[in-house]
Parts: sequence; C-alpha cells; structure tokens
Amino acid sequence: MILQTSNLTRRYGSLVAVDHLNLSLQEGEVFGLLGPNGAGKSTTLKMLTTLLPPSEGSAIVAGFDIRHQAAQVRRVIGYVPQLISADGALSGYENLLIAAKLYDIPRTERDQRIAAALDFMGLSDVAHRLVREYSGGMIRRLEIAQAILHRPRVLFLDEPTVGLDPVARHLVWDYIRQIRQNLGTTILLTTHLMDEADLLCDRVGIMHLGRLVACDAPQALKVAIGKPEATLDEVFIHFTGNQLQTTMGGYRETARTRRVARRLG
Ligand SMILES: Nc1ncnc2c1ncn2[C@@H]1O[C@H](COP(=O)(O)OP(=O)(O)OP(=O)(O)O)[C@@H](O)[C@H]1O
Repeated sequence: MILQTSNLTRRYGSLVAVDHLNLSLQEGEVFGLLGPNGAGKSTTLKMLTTLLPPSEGSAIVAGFDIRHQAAQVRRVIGYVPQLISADGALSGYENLLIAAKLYDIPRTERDQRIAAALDFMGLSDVAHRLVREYSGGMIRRLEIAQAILHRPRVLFLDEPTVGLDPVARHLVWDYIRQIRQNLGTTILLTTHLMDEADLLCDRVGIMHLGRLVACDAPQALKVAIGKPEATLDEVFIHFTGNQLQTTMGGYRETARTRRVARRLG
C-alpha cells in the first residue's frame, strides 16, 4: 500500500469533519474521493499533505508517517489545492523555477526538468507568457506541472477540473492519465463530477459526514446497489441519501465553506 490511513480524524471544535477514516491506496492507482459539500474531502487531503494535523489517528504516505515524518512526506508528494496557487504576475517558467527551488531540485537539473514538465503538460509555447494571461485550463495544467516537477510518488488533486469548460476538462483528464502511465504516480483526487470519477478513477471512496460510506471500483459499486447499468450519480445518491451537493445545502453554508477554504489556502 502506498497510502494507508488508520482512524484518521479531524475535529473543528465539536464538529467532526473527518471521522475515523480508514483508507488504503494501491501504488499506481487513480483514486477519487467523492462526497457532498462539507463531507470532509478537503480536510482529508490537507491532513494527508501534512498541512493540517489530525486530531486522532494516523496515516502513512509512501512509507512515511504524516504526524512524525512530515518533512519526508512533503518530499514525496505533490499537491494541487482547490484555489489557484500559481502566481499570475510571473510567467509559467518562473512559477516552475520557484517550485524547482522549493523542491530542492539541483541547479544543474532545473532547466531540463522544467522544460520536460512544460512539454509534458503542453505548455512549452506559452512558457514565457504571464500566467494571468493563461486560460483556466492552462493554469490548472501549470499547477499540475509544478506539483510533479520533483516526480512525487503520490499526487493529490483537490477538484482538479472545477471551473473548467468541457474541452479543458478532457485535456486535464488526459494529462492525469499520462502522469499515471508515464511516471507511475499514484493519484488521489477529489471531485463533485460523477462522470469524471467514473471515467478517470480505478476506485472511488464516497464520504458522507466525515465517514467513508462506500469504497470500490465504480462498476463494483453499481453492482453493489443492484443496478449494474446505473450511473455513478445513482450510486452517490444511494450511499449519501442526498441529491448531489445538498448535504449542507444552501448558499450560506457553501459561502462559509468557501471562505474557510480560502483562509486555509
Ligand atoms: N478551518 C475550519 N474551521 C471550522 N470548520 C471547518 C474548517 N474547515 C472545514 N470545516 C468544516 O468541516 C467540514 C468538512 O469540510 P471540508 O472542506 O473538508 O469538506 P469537503 O468535502 O471538502 O467540501 P467541499 O466539497 O465543499 O470542498 C465542513 O462542515 C466544513 O464547514
């Protein structure tokens, strides 16, 4: 197992955002974490990327303990957060150069690694343009390029295609597949898009109120609910008892969650 959580829990005051999560990922798989707004997906990713300490429980990522070996964990993972992390006032190349320095990539290798990442993500032609002139899809691809520059063993993507048009979304899916295929990277992503999860993920985990309520290959989950021909939307509704995106409901809760997410960066 490349990633294993053991009763991983995070509380915010009296709210249990992630509740004794037990999750195992096999090396090289693309795993999708699904769940309504507020289910605990981002909080899980923040703990696994060592940005947020767990309240209870533990997790091992690529052989390192997120609590006691956080620095080692950070060296072997890549993370693309939900909110834009690239600097719009710099070029794509400059953003990648910062990432290369942050990841301690030796000076002699930097240029070659950056060129390879730009090429891999289809951004060579725009490398020296300011990121604020990029389309949403190009920014996402640049952020993914930044996150794979140091060849991480596990890549975390928090809603990688949110806000992208269908063409840009398909392109990001293609790149995610290529990363797995060419680099053997294990990928853990969160998404609200059931077609994205169905097409891209080897397995999905459905979270509801902080708990993992289902975990298997999309087709196996369809069979498990007695409807092999079902869409993943139906599977999701079956396990969460909700229409898509409604658990916490309402504009106020969504706005609050967004504000919180923004604060946490
Ligand atoms: N810093 C915080 N302080 C207090 N509560 C928080 C904080 N961060 C998240 N929460 C709460 O924890 C719960 C889980 O939030 P989280 O962002 O992990 O859910 P999510 O599944 O990622 O949701 P979304 O799909 O909207 O991104 C929510 O009820 C949220 O309001």
